[in-house]
Amino acid sequence: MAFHYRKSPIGQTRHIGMKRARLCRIDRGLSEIYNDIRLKQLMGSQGATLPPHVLIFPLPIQGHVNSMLKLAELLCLSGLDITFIVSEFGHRRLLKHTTVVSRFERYPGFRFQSISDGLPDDHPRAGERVMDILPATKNITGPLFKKMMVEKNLFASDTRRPITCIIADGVLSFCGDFAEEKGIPLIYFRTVSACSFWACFRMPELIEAGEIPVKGSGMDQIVTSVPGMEGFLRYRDLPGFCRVNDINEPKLHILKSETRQTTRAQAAIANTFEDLEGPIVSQIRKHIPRIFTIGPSHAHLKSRLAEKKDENSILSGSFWAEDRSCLDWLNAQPPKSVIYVSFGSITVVSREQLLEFWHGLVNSGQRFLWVMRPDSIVGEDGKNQIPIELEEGTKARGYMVGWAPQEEVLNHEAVGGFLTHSGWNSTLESIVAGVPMICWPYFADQMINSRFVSEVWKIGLDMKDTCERKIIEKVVRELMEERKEEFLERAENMAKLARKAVSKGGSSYSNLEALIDYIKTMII
Ligand SMILES: O=c1ccn([C@@H]2O[C@H](COP(=O)(O)OP(=O)(O)O[C@H]3O[C@H](CO)[C@@H](O)[C@H](O)[C@H]3O)[C@@H](O)[C@H]2O)c(=O)[nH]1
Ligand SMILES: C[C@H]1CC[C@@H]2C(C(=O)O)=CO[C@@H](O)[C@@H]21
Repeated sequence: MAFHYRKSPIGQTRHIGMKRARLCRIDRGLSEIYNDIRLKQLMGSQGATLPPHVLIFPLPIQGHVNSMLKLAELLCLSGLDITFIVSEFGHRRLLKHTTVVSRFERYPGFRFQSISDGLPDDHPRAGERVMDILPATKNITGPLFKKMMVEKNLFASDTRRPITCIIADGVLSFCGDFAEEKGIPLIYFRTVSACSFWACFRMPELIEAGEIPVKGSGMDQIVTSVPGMEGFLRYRDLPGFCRVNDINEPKLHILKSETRQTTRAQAAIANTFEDLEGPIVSQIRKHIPRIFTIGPSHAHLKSRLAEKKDENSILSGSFWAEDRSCLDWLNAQPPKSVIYVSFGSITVVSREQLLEFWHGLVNSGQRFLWVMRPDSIVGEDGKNQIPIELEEGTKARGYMVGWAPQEEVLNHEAVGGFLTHSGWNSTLESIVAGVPMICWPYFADQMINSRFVSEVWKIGLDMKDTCERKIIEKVVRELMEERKEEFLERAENMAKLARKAVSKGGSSYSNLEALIDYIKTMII
């Protein structure tokens, strides 16, 4: 099913496909400016100046959709036509909980296109079972995608070129197969950190050297097969996919081959910036010479919108309803006094782990704002009593929500620390906001991100592989009291570098221009 939300070149509203579920206020002025850009393109000499038409296809889970949506809007701002593929599941969530549909209406060249993610509606898409999404997309979405592209003539129309370039998630190799088959230029966007991508890229060498499978004992041994990380990368810091007992474990091999196949693309995009991960990106460049570091994508979008005097700076692609009441609660707290706690969209915790965190936070004596996703507690039968001291401690100094407007929360002056699962978006959002982190990685890239936060950038503490109230209390006190100034100073310095990267003349800013120029050269 196609969803067309656009204006025609002559300015009349056209609505094709399913009826709009929610229409929110849009900024008429800006919408007209973006329409003008489009009109000029269409009226160009001999009508030959239709813009490139880029298909963007993220792995259909929250963290991937978020950063790809930011990229989509960045490309829209430059007048490119975009078809954005979203899962039916994700599209329903976006319609229900966000204003993205109306937000993108001002870009006449933008369209959503939904497709099945291959999983049943009642699949949790969280915890360990989130890994099901890789075979599901490969075996079910892949063939559907191919059929759709052929039937829809690569989304060509009277006002749009057929797709001129595919920007696919780096773990969707079926997009690469299709692009190769049809001779369509391909760019991969792996939405994780460069350090995680690079460690995954080295999986064959890690296996060859006997450093994978990671053994149960000796998790603190130093890994030697990842150039640029010698000396500080331990077995326990390798991406979670490497933590296998059996060398034949499917997740290891899926991630190994998905990562290696990215070299067949004409280029790659990374959501990072040179001052953060330059040395690691240099290692990747030896294999993928044309890699555009354009991140942090959320801050980059904000910076470009500000240039256009567009106030609408935060683009939310939330799959859950944001509870904004936490901002009122934050307004009543002293500066830098609150630790924000959130473990992203996939992490699940047992009741035991939940209680350890809860006791640790309450006993630390710090104020806390805690995101407890409705589906994040496993083995919870709803009848368990919460100990009275936790209830009282929370009433006195805490606030809980099911989902928060995270970018706004992290930028709130009351927030002084972030207890995070180290998902890459959360890490970048914290870096840009200058908020030091306590890392409790759950799986995947989070294991290595947390090592870089604590050992390389020194903007936080890593408590991976532990979950005890005493340790939680200790690290919260350390970050929020004992070493507060030290961490804040380093975090603020890193924030300045991030903001510089996405401002005019900065590395990510220039790389985005280069990426757009490159996409323009790809027109076939
Ligand atoms: O209450 C909340 C909690 C989160 N978020 C947003 O949700 C996103 C979460 O993304 P991320 O921090 O990257 O975590 P995950 O949702 O777990 O993302 C998955 O995708 C990421 C990008 O590939 C990976 O780095 C992670 O390991 C993987 O779990 C961020 O943009 C947050 O701002 C909210 O808006 N409100
Ligand atoms: C479900 C996970 C499979 C791959 C993705 C990933 C990556 O390295 O690209 C990391 O964690 C999750 O976001 C995805």
